[in-house]
Amino acid sequence: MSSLPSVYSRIKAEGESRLTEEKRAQERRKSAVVLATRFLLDQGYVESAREIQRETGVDLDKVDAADNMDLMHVMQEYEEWYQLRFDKAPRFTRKSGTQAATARPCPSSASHLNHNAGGVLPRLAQTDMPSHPMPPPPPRRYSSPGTNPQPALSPKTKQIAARRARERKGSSKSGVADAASSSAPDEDDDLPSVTQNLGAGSGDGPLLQLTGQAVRKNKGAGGQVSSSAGAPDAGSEYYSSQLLRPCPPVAAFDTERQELTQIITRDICTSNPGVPWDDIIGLDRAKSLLKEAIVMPHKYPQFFTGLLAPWRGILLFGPPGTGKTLLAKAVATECRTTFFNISASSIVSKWRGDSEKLVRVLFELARHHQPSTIFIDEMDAIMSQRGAADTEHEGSRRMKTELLIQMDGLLGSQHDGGVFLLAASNLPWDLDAAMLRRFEKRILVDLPDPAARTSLFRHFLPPGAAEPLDFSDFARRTEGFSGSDIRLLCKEAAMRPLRRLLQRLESSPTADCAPQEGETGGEGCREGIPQPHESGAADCACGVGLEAVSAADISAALASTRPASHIPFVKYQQWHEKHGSQ
Ligand SMILES: Nc1ncnc2c1ncn2[C@@H]1O[C@H](COP(=O)(O)OP(=O)(O)OP(=O)(O)O)[C@@H](O)[C@H]1O
Repeated sequence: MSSLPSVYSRIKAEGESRLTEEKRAQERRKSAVVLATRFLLDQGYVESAREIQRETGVDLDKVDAADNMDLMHVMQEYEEWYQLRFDKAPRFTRKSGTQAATARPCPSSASHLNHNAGGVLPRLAQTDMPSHPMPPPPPRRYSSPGTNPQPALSPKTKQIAARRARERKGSSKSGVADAASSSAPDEDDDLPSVTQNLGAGSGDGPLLQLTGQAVRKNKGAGGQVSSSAGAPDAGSEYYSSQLLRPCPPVAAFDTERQELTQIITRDICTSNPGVPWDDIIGLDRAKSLLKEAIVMPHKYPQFFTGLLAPWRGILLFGPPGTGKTLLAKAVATECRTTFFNISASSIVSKWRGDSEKLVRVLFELARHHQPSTIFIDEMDAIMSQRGAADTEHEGSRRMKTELLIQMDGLLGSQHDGGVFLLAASNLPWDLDAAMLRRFEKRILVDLPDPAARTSLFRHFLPPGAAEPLDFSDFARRTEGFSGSDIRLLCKEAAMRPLRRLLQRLESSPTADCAPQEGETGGEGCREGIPQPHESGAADCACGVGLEAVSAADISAALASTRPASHIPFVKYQQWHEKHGSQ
């Protein structure tokens, strides 16, 4: 039986350790608020940051995230530890609305903050919030993260983690060390200082002495972040989770600038255009150059430096309907950069006389949201050759000059490394020579060759033909057709069975022959081309049903369809030989 004093000291020790744990829990929560607020401010969510400060009483003028610490760092550290520990990446978020999500209590903000084993979270002294605009965030130094890994690691993991901790400590910068050493107990020395005191005499509040302890307890494995990450994101997932940063603040009196910013922000693609590279038939060279210029530098930035810096400007030129816009959509689908889809004619028509401001704001926003891709369709409409001073509108000259200046910025500055200009034109010979020089690659988007035309027929014609179709014969008969022409031809061919069906329906005396739901199209309908029934046969006793497209339908469509472009292709070839990239 233990003596009374030893029982007392055990109880006392337990009580102290519980108090310490509670204090740490409080500090952790406050640190989370500071890190989150700092993160929001750094990202430009000024209003949200201000609201959090108002609600929690946290004042970043008094206590801020430590120099080497931010939310991204904490998460990255956690990810690395988790990967090391469980050999898979943690998942930080999950779809809400599932049973699991609704089962979890979702407290109101106040009760959530107060819900802890240690009782109520003391509010910090409320100070006046800074008036708009918020002061710019101080420059951050991201030096050594210095997070202590969790307990319960395997010996091997412990070794690796210890080595990493030593390495970090060696490269640790003074900011953290100072903040930690002034207030931390010994045992916390190698734990991260998440927040730091700011200003003289501010070190007396509980929050202002925070040190370490960001991830003291190993709850990770069983916590909400325990499921493994799935396969790498597909382009569509990128769009579904794309978070546009708020635009840079514009002075309240500058309404014109606000309007311009709004106009351009509307042209940012935030939904997935849904065009994978494989949906583009042929055009292999254009595809590989675009991947090389936009997709790969984003994926493997370490290789695209110095002389190998990515291309900054590419011009796609060629006859109408050959897939230039489609290529841009594929870039937007796959590239994971912020994609600005700008129609040149809209710039010119809306802002005639003032378009240079729009151009300036466009590039500013692209830099703000970088990595980004600006796609300008109908480039010739905006950047035709500059005329003499007396024949050309002054506003138009100013806008062209601005675009040239901005292009120079892309080509010359490291700062703009994340902005890429993609332009398309049907009339490259009309483009201003100075602009042309600034496109590092000028790619001919060719008319499809016979093999590509065969594939286009296969791609567009609905499946389930009643007879075998000789696609290569159709390809032979469509020399000079663009992808768009072939699509229209296929649509015309597919319309013919539909017309026959409608004719029968209209002339039928009985009501029994009303078309069934889904007869003219439905799920398998491709780009507005009606689908036949799978059997290709009539659907009801009186012969009402959509027949399959036959060779005769295609021949008839061929007889009534002509290529849309009136510009001889040889003109593009000649221009390509003179100015195009080989
Ligand atoms: N290579 C291709 N592969 C698949 N579809 C194509 C191809 N080329 C054209 N098309 C079809 O033609 C349509 C029009 O193509 P797109 O708008 O990309 O042409 P464009 O070259 O941008 O024309 P314009 O110069 O007139 O703007 C596409 O939506 C697509 O259905």
